[in-house]
Amino acid sequence: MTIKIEEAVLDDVEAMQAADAGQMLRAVASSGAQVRQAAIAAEEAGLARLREEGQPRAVVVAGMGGSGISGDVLAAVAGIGCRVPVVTLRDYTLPGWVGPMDLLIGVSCSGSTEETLAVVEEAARRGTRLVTVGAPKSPLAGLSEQARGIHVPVDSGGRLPRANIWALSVPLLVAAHALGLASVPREVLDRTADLLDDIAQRCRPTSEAFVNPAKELALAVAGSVPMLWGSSPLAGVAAYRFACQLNENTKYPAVFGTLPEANHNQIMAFEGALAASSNVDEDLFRDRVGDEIEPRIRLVLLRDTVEHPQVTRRREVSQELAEARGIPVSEVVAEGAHPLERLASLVALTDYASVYAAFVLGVDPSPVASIFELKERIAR
Ligand SMILES: O=P(O)(O)OC[C@H]1O[C@@H](O)[C@@H](O)[C@@H](O)[C@@H]1O
Repeated sequence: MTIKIEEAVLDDVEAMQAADAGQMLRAVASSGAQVRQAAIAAEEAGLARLREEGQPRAVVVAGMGGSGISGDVLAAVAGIGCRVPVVTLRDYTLPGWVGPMDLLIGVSCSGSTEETLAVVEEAARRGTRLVTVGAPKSPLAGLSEQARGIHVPVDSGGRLPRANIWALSVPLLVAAHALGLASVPREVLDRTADLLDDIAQRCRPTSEAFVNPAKELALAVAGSVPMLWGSSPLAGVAAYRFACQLNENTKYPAVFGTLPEANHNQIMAFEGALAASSNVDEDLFRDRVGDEIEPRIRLVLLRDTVEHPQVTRRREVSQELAEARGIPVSEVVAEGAHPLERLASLVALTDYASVYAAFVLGVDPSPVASIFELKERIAR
């Protein structure tokens, strides 16, 4: 199998704009503005009120796809030191242990995703404390109102759910700050918004591939089998996000993992059939599988600046092992000091890379026809 790579499109801004019918580039550029607007929306919705009832026993974030990732963002920013478990639920069913002592945050950009609505309904029946984040006047907003929850309305600005990651995640961070579960004061949100703007400037379409880290990563990933590894739990969230963005924006498969766990399983792919210099007998492989063995693995390391010392060694040795087996390695290093800045910096660059990779492979990043077809067919 050979994949057609249209490298030149990245040097031609007009061609990119033509390929970007759904304006995904404009949507990813809005990240900084999303943080600022969501900080205001969260404040206006009265999330500070959460403080009155004290800390919950656990926080459960219910959401799917580009909305569900907000739960992972919250867990990453609250960090390993958080005294309360933060769980992301991507399903129809609320676990049996969730009850009135817990806080359920239902997140849905459209406010009408069936899995999320089912969980919010069940939580309301159990008397769980409720916050919802999503479209105003939506079924989700209605459920929240009935159950006397706090609804944070999200102005999607016409953007798709996955292009609203900060509009959807920031209200959760504001809630966690109010509850004393994470430290995300306004200064941190402002600093993060500035960093996102700065990265958008560096990754902008008019900045050419040789100085544009997102275009460089897109060219590296397109045509390979990307294995995306985060070097901390926080960077693991960015690896998962990058994989999802490659799936939805680039219509492309990706493998994601987090160190140290990926060293206990995924690393074995370095010596398999999709590695450049594998132990596999290529004649035998061709006999059985057919054509030439392409594409090949590329390892993408998403590096956090705060790593367990043993994970630093694991990352370095993983890179050496990969390169010794002819597997190319790309690296993205987190920026900023606060966990939110570090995570946002990784997400911003890789979001751009997924969009550029779509152009390189000749696809429009916005439409997700198969997702819609599936939803339609199960609704009948
Ligand atoms: O964010 P809501 O509207 O709940 O949608 C949840 C998810 O639905 C999926 O089918 C996709 O469209 C995702 O991009 C989206 O994030």
